Amino acid sequence: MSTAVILMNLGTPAEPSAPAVRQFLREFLSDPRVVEIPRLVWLPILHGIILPLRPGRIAPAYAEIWDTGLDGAPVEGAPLFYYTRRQSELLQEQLRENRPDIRVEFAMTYGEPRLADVVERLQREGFDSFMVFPLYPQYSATTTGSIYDQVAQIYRTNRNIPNISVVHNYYRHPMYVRALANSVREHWDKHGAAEKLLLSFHGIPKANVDKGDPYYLQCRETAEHLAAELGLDEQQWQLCFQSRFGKAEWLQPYTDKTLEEWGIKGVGSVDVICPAFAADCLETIEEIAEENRANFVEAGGGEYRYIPALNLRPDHIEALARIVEEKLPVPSKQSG
Ligand SMILES: C=CC1=C(C)c2cc3[nH]c(cc4nc(cc5[nH]c(cc1n2)c(C)c5CCC(=O)O)C(CCC(=O)O)=C4C)c(C)c3C=C
Ligand SMILES: [Fe+2]
Ligand SMILES: [Fe+2]
Repeated sequence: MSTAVILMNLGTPAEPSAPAVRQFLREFLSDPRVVEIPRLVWLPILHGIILPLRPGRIAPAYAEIWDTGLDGAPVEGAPLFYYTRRQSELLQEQLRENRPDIRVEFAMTYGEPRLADVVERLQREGFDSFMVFPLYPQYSATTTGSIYDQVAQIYRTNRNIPNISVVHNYYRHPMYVRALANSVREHWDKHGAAEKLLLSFHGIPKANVDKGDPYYLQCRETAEHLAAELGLDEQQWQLCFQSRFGKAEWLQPYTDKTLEEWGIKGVGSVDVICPAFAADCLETIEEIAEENRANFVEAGGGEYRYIPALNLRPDHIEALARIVEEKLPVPSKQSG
């Protein structure tokens, strides 16, 4: 049996131009897992308002992070794509000692490389067992759920159905939480600890959680484990949700409102971390490290510091390797 691990993340435009952003948003926002509004209502909004207008507004933001990443970090192309590719290469190296039998590849939910194409290519090479590893520590139907749909689609269309497992979540894996804690402590060693630590997770509509999406509970548990590991008391940290999209209520408290309130109250310093993002991307570099800094500082807040995503940290790659090793038993010598 030949096994491959396929790391997955959301995807990102192929280039920082309005047409490429439009193509990406069309595919992403057409997915009924992402936007649950009835198609008859949603598709006219998507095609009549969002796709004509949003790409022109968002493409310059992508241009800002292209080839540069956080604080001018050298990345190639889109940060999300670069980090996911490098994570797969580093995970392959990390597994070399204990699991040299495993091949590591990567795919994107929207755009390329597509999961179905990667699986087909590897099947042609003789792989018959796959572990799809969404780099979403907290499960949500809007993210991980779409990946399950793609796996189901592979089952539906394949005659020689391969053995595929999916990592459902890793929101309280001790090595993931420890890597987050290490990154905060290293940040504190360099800059000193701020008055408050804001744990900002990507939001989803509140209605999704009311209907049973476990994302909120998993975010809260990650946050509580991290705060405990750091020895913080309740006054020192806050869970909140970013990237609200559209008019409906999303999970609260909102990151931008919280920072504005803290600025008005005159909070002297804040550290911000985004534990739901395995890689820095538009949502962290532009929205958190830039836009929300302005929300806080312009409202009267003091120092604002963003703690980078786990990206290529060795303790992050070690955590991913451990999750793979725990979920994929070593094949016995007898079985062919
Ligand atoms: C419209 C609804 C959206 C939901 C629900 C949503 C959930 C969600 N997203 C991530 C992680 C990422 N989101 C990214 C970009 C992005 N997200 C939305 C909308 C929703 N996300 C949009 C419209 C965009 C595109 C950018 C924009 O137009 O604002 C990205 C990629 C960023 C990049 O660098 O390209 C990530 C990663 C999570 C974890 C999540 C729910 C848990
Ligand atoms: Fe998103
Ligand atoms: Fe955003």
